[in-house]
Amino acid sequence: MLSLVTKQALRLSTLTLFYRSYFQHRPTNMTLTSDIKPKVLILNAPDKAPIDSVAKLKEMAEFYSIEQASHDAVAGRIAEAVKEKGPFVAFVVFINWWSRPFPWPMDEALVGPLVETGCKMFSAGGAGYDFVDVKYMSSKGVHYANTPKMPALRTADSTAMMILQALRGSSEREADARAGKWFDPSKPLAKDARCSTLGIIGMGNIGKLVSEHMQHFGMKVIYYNRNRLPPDEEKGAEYVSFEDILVRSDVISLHCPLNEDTRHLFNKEVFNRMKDGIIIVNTSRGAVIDENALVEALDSGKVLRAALDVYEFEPQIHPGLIASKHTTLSPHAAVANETFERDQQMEILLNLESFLKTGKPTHVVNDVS
Ligand SMILES: O=CC(=O)O
Repeated sequence: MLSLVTKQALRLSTLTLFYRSYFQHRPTNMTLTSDIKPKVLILNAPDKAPIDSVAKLKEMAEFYSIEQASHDAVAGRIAEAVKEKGPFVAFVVFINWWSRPFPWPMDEALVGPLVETGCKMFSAGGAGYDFVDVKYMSSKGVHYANTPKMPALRTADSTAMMILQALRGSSEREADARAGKWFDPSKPLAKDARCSTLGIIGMGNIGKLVSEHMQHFGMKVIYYNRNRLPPDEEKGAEYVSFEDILVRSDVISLHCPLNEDTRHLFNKEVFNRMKDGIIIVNTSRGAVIDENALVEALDSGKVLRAALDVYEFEPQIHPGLIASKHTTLSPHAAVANETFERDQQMEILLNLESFLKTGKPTHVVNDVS
């Protein structure tokens, strides 16, 4: 029997061979006719997706790849690929989540040459798509497709953990234990989930799962969303106004997208309207919160604790958040686990497969059809 390591090595070398054979000896000036496969440009290889899901697609399209680099370098590589190997019908990004710099933003300067030569579908990993100029894509009649399924449960699980950590003040207790200090009853005691109300802002896939998780811990859940959910999707959560979230919640958890309406949704004035001793949890996007205002509110005690996975200026974390004893921090890792890259790549491939078959990706964020 082949060892796991050997199997993995074989799998990777098969992938490499597949890409090598696909990326060499391309005919130029290819036009899209029924007997010629459409061309797809990819950024990085889908190296974690099962080989079958990749092989299926090679029957349907020809793939050319470029590698991840800075925004401007990738823009140059795209322009060159379009000129030498284009036109492409789709551009999909298998971002290496951990390495920087990212090629973002995905804007006209990056994808313009693709759009101008008829590329109709763009997809990258992540439920969030604040790094994509969707307005530009919509104005050109092209789809952007995200991957909302993969992050949902992983982020919701992490959020539940962070809500419990913040309720219990676990970071400060841990810091004491590490410093050789025993339990200090003069510090604020853990808040009881069963006596606390959780206010969720943004009741999409992640918000709904967080609501279900936290009701299992006995929390009362209220939520605010642009639109009220159908009653069968509320599952015990109560729809309230934005103002009610501020005045009734003991913990507020953010699950809304970052856009022009939500940037700095939580600012100094909004913090002042919340209950004293509020707990803030954010696993959505950092810039939904004005970080200076949050640091001030933590220092004044208006905000008792904050548990954060995302930051206004990633990968920088505000020094005031690092210095505070009342924060639990992680480096945009709520979604990350051993299987997330595999599932994210598969979700991107499904978007591509659906686009190649029907002209529309599975998870389109801007329906231009
Ligand atoms: O941050 C993670 C995501 O957008 O899925």
